Amino acid sequence: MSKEFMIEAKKMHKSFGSTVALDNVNVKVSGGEIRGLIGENGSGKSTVTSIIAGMQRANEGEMFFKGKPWNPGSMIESLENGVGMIVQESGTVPGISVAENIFLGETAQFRRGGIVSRKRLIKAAQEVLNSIGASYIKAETLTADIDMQSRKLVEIAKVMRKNPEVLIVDETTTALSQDGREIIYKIMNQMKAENKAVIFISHDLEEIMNVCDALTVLRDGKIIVTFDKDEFDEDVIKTSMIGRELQGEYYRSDLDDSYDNEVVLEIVKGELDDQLREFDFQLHKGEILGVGGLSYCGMHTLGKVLFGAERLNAGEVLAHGKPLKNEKEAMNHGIGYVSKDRDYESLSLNASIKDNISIGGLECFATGKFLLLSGKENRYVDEQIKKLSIKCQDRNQYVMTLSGGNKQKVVFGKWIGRDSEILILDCPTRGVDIGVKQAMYQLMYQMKKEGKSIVIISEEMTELLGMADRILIMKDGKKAAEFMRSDKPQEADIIKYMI
Ligand SMILES: Nc1ncnc2c1ncn2[C@@H]1O[C@H](COP(=O)(O)OP(=O)(O)OP(=O)(O)O)[C@@H](O)[C@H]1O
Repeated sequence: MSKEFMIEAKKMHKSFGSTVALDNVNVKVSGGEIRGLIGENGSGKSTVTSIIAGMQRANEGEMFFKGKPWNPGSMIESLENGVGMIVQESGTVPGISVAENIFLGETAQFRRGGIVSRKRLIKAAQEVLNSIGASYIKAETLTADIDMQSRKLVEIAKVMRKNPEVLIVDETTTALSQDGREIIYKIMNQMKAENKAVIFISHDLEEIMNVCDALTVLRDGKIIVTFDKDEFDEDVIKTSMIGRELQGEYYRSDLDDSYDNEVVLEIVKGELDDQLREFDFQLHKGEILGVGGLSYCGMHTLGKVLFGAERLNAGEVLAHGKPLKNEKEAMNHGIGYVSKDRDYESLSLNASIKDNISIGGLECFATGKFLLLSGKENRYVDEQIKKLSIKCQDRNQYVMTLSGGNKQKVVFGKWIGRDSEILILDCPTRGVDIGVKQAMYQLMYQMKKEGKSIVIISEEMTELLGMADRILIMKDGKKAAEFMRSDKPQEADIIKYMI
């Protein structure tokens, strides 16, 4: 008798117009297994998992769940029958409470006399949040008022409430700080212990190698190889992902943390609720300044304040010594900003790659006030597409239809192409594959050498250690510690100041 797998997909094929997203893909995942999926941006990971979870259908192929034919017509149907997925993009509705999101479409069970008992709904939702270790999120809060990490945890609570037998986690952990990641790892390990199955997608090679029992590599919609844990080898995995050896430096290798004395961006005695307190900040010409910390330390708010997207309650932001009040002024000062929350804050999903990228560089191809030189605009956009290897049909493709990592490249391209003097990058490499990450790091280093200034806010300590001249650690809205590159700080030295 053949082995019964928890999930089995056979000869899967999926095309979008001329793009072949999946080509004869076969995947088998057993109970008690955490299976990793890895591959370059656009290689087909989300497509295969979203078909398994009922978000879309394949053009060809068949699937089995515990040996029985599996063909869910929607994500709800899939979850009801035992297969849940945490999607890469936002999966919550912002305009309703956390509790309503957790029980979306199922609030009728809290009805009494025709009216939903808000008290009972909130109590039940809070219990779900507590059970996954996210008790700090209050079920009555409006979802739009919580940050991205918390929204992801709400999605996890929503799925885990249904006690799935197969859990798919699509590039979720890079949106989370270490404490948020621990919650997911705990759930995954618990499922494994209960003989359930997990499919885990991440571009963080170290993480995926630590967490998974086996790793399947996809390239251009095809399965290249599956490695068992005892075969994991970082270089071999990288090579199989990109089809060649990754050449050159990944992070910069020098220890030279020198930069100009000139201060280009500054906060003087900044106060903003509990996010920035007595906060003094200086960014210098030619400096890469890394900012790290745990959730709610204030670092993401700092990024918004530096771009004029949030106003301080007290104190001031100065760009080149002049007060900076809003985003327009920031752009006039040559400041670019990549938000952590790309879908909400950085992209127009219903517009083309061209529209999204060219808006950052309008002045490069506008004559007078209104006239745009379309040939110049097209060349400008194509240059960014090429520089960042954005996988797309052409510049007119809607951003909504790009893979997650390719969306992130569009955001990056918007500001890089503009030749910004100052870049504020909040988790800029989130969801981006290793080849493009390397290209982004090289671009950042090049910018520093040209005298430009970069603030890189990141949950990834290795990224800060790898790229920054100076690392600033934040805790409770305050500066907790500062480290210089030339002192060769170690991860453990830094982490103790975050906690
Ligand atoms: N709705 C769609 N319309 C057109 N093309 C699509 C659509 N959905 C996915 N694609 C294309 O299918 C290919 C595979 O995308 P998919 O999202 O599966 O990649 P991925 O491996 O998950 O990438 P990432 O690491 O960036 O998340 C990409 O070229 C993508 O642009």
